[in-house]
Amino acid sequence: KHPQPSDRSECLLCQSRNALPRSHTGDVRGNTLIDIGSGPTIYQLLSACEKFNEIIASDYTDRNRQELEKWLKKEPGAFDWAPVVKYVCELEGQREKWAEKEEKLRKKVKQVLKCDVRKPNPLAPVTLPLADCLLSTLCLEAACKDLGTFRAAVKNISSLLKPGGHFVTVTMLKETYYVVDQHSFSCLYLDQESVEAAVRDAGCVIEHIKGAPEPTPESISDYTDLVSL
Ligand SMILES: C[S@@+](CC[C@H](N)C(=O)[O-])C[C@H]1O[C@@H](n2cnc3c(N)ncnc32)[C@H](O)[C@@H]1O
Repeated sequence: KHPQPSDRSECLLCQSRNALPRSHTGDVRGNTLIDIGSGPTIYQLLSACEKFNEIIASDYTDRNRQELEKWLKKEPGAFDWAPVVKYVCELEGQREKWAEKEEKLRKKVKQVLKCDVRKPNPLAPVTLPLADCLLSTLCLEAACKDLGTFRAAVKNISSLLKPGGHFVTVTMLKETYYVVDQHSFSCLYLDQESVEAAVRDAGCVIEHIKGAPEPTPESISDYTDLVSL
């Protein structure tokens, strides 16, 4: 269902359009998905694994890639994602299938690669066939120190995508830092216009933009908004 305009999850672009693009209906699917800057997390792949046959995860740091591998290989000390997996399964209407989803995701993640979004081929020296979908959540604003680097990084990662493929991204707006386990990480301050311009300049057509709820008082960063495209 297309959300009502009063809903904060509305598409900020096309309230008046009649024909909904595939991304509005959640029907973004295909053979391969590349996740850029996966970090040590899998939450962003839980719904994607129902729609793609092969997933490539990637990150800049060895520690994050090792942590991800630990979960994929069920090694001792791996983070327990079960509560998150159960929550996502509940949203998808199948809470009881959470263990199956974990196994499905483990099978579908084929590689965890080194990645640097500042390089023209972010996955160099690996060259992959162009992907049907590119996903990047909360990565570019952490990886890029200035707007020029951010704009170049959007172009760099878009080069991994097939013409007509989908680029799905979630970006914190107006954030200058975030905190993980008492360590503070700096972040590039971005407004929505700059994010949209960078995505368009990389050759993408924006089909869907969604805002997110206001940050809570206990938030672990100073962001004021979040946008997914
Ligand atoms: C805030 S975390 C986001 C992780 C995950 N995608 C998520 O949604 O929680 C930012 C990630 O960007 C990665 N990163 C930092 N610099 C990078 C770069 N130059 N290229 C690729 N990834 C980078 C970090 O290692 C970290 O895992």
